[in-house]
Amino acid sequence: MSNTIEAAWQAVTDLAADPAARNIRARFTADPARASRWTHRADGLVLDLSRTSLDEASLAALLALADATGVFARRDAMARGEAINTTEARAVMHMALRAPADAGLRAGAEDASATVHDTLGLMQSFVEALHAGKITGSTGERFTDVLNIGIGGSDLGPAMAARALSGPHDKLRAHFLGNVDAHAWEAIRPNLDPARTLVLIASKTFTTQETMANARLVRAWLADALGEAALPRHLAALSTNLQATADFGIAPARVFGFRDWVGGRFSMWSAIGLAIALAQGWDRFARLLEGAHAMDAHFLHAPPRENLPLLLALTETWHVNALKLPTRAVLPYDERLARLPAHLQQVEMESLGKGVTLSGQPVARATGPVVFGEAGTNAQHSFMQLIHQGPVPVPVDFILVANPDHGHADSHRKLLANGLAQAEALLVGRGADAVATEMRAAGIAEERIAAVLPHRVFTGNRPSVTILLPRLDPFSLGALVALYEHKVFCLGALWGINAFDQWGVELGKQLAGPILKALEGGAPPEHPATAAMLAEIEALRADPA
Ligand SMILES: O=P(O)(O)OC[C@H]1O[C@H](O)[C@H](O)[C@@H](O)[C@@H]1O
Repeated sequence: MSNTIEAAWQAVTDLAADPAARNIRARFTADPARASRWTHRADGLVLDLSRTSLDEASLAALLALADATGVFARRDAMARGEAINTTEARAVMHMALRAPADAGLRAGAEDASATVHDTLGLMQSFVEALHAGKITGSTGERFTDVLNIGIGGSDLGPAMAARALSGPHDKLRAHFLGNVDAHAWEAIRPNLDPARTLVLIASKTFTTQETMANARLVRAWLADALGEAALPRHLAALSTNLQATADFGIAPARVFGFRDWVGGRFSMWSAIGLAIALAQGWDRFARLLEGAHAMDAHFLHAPPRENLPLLLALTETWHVNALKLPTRAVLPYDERLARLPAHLQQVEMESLGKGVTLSGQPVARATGPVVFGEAGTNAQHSFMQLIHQGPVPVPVDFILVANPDHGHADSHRKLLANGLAQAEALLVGRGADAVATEMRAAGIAEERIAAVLPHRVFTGNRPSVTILLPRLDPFSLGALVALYEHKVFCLGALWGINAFDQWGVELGKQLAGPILKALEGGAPPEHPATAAMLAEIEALRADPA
């Protein structure tokens, strides 16, 4: 790593040595206009960074770090279609998926914009013909349900978005089958009528074990109910692997493709998003893409100090590397965003969970934090205890939505009040004096107060950022997800790692092969721990006879 970069890191971490770097309350005392000064806007989204300990000095040091590590130069290389995913020798062009047809974006030698819009055209025709009843099931009945079979990036993004945008306007019911655990299929199956179900097999590689196993299960279910001849009317594939989709028996006209320059976790905007378009209608899917494109334009053109993805990434760097906080919670105060934490877990942890730099050297500092989350207010009644009083602060992303899509104004006020209160409680805390006064006022004996007081104190000064959406509509959701995608890009550049490969998922897949053979009656597994547990499993398995 160059001396300039090391010096920039040193400048950031030096600032964190000052106890003031942990005193968020003092930042508000020092600057009465802090709330507005640290609030930024783009594409209808509001990003409030005021409840972190960032100040002018730390922001300046972080911006210098972004400069030294060439974050924007790498961003521009990505936009030019260079093969910045070096370990897989691939371009990273998810921005092309939501750019207009005349954007002229290239992935190496390929006209990426043309490829994308060819597929979008096919998807739109398919979706509109299906909604118009021109494409039906084999019995002539209209489709009422779409089942997306896929896992990881071929499941989480579409499932998250379909749930987030679901409402009375839905054109089809969308179901998502990911886990190879057939309990998942058995839970979905009773809700489906094969004659009215369209099945999408979503897999970038079309080799993923779980997806192919589920695809065979569901194909057999369709064939049993409707006959083999009905299958072409009920199946479609979303994949980069046209040979494998043909081998599976999917007609070429029912294959919606994309390219290897779309990473799985960034693919909900591609053919992988077909379930969203089928459930929501084409116009709403197009608005989702527009929202993401608007955030792309902001990311590409806004100056560093106003660039939301960069600011969010620098905040994370401050928390992870300067303040040494190894986790982060994502709390959407909107039940419809309940699957957002799961989607972000893949986008962030699969991208940033790396131990070596681009040049293959061990990283010098922490990379991606552990991300977890849950919809508020539910989260408040489970893990928030640790976030309020555990010894290691957990930075929180609060995601609030100003306008609900229901008529229950009182419920929405309560939801917002809780989200705002959590952020305030983390910041202001409650000191011993205030707790004692409150307990005395409640008539509690001094002896009892002394015993319980330490347990009731909140240190405060716990960081959070708040992202506010005007409404959870397709445009805002697109912008929100793209904001996180670009934050991840910036962090990859800051840390000098490849955020676009995922070699870490391979070993377990490989080892599952021989273990599966052992479960099928072959030679026992080589490793004694696996062999011993397999023996325990075998002993507990009921004899089917
Ligand atoms: O879309 P597929 O090729 O079936 O891949 C599905 C998922 O599995 C892999 O193991 C990767 O970890 C994910 O990045 C990917 O999204």
